[in-house]
Amino acid sequence: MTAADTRVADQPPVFSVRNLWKVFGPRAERVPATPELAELSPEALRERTGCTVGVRDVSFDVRPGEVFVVMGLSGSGKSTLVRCLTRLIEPTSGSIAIDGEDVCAMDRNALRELRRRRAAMVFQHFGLLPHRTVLDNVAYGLEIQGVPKLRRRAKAAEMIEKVGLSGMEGRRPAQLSGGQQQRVGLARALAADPEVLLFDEPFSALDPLIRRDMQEEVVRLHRDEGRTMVFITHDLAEALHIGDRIALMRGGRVVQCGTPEEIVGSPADDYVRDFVRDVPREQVITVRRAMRPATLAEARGSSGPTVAAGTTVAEAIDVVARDGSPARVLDDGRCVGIVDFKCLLRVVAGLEGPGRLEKAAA
Ligand SMILES: Nc1ncnc2c1ncn2[C@@H]1O[C@H](COP(=O)(O)OP(=O)(O)OP(=O)(O)O)[C@@H](O)[C@H]1O
Repeated sequence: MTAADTRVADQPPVFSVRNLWKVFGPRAERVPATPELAELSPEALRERTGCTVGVRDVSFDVRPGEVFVVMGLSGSGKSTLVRCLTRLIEPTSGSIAIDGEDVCAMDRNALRELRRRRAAMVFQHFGLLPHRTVLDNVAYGLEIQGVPKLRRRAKAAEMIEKVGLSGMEGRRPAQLSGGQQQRVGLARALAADPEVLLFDEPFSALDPLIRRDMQEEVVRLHRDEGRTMVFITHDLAEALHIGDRIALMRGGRVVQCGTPEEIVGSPADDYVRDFVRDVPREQVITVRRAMRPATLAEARGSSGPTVAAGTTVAEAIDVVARDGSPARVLDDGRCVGIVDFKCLLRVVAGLEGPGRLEKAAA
């Protein structure tokens, strides 16, 4: 963890979720309350009670300024979980807080305020109003908040510029590509200036090139504004690309929650290991994990290349290969280790980390 990571981790969470359950079906609340039922397999539970578990005993925090990705295969519970955060779906049990405030205790007005101003959702189907222009679509959220016309139009124009749609203010949604429509949806959500943006698979209907473009847009917005984002996807590459941390779901549970590097480098179980098997490790693992301790002479030396501790192994390979000598790994200007050909190649071969080499040799 870098000093900056520690600072973020120390701040109070934006969302704090504890032991959250969502069970669909008759008398759903008895399922989490009855250990015997809670432990049944999905099939047995359905047979005995007619209930389906969408989210099963999930706990996590979303920290200020991070992109928190909820990832998993179809049916794993992603949408249910994220909809519970603002009670678009009513949780069955457990607790949810936003900035320390109990979401489950909010009345209708507070919930409306929560969804409009504090945690705005960007859906895959962006729900644009077909007869309105781009400008009016973006301004719509502000209109229902009662913001005066001139002010909301100025704000909308600013957001349109931010998402790269300048010049298209007067078009109608039908005159835009899918990617451009998604940008309008994004600008509309941003116009309300919410503390958190919740994205429900926003790019899954887009073709791969436009999808990549939109991912870059999210990364850029996040970098420029530091806005907290919760992002649902079933696409591992997308999760690894944009996520600061990823919660990987299976059967309603979070099976692992961690940075892309933790998920790829230290999978919690065989399911996660299988899930990340084809990921190009060198693009995710950083030199902090790959490095070996520096000798005294190396730590004191000042010759040869250097890389920052957050550099990926792929980038470090480039540096070390060009220079031909090991690189010193620097954190806050201090040498914390060395990466040479051997330790970099061990990552590519999937052998880094304690015991991996021995296991492979066995
Ligand atoms: N209204 C509902 N009634 C009954 N079961 C539901 C309901 N909504 C979702 N489920 C079930 O809850 C589980 C989780 O569904 P959810 O839609 O959250 O998954 P997901 O990971 O978002 O899937 P996808 O990627 O396909 O959207 C599934 O088994 C689903 O069938």
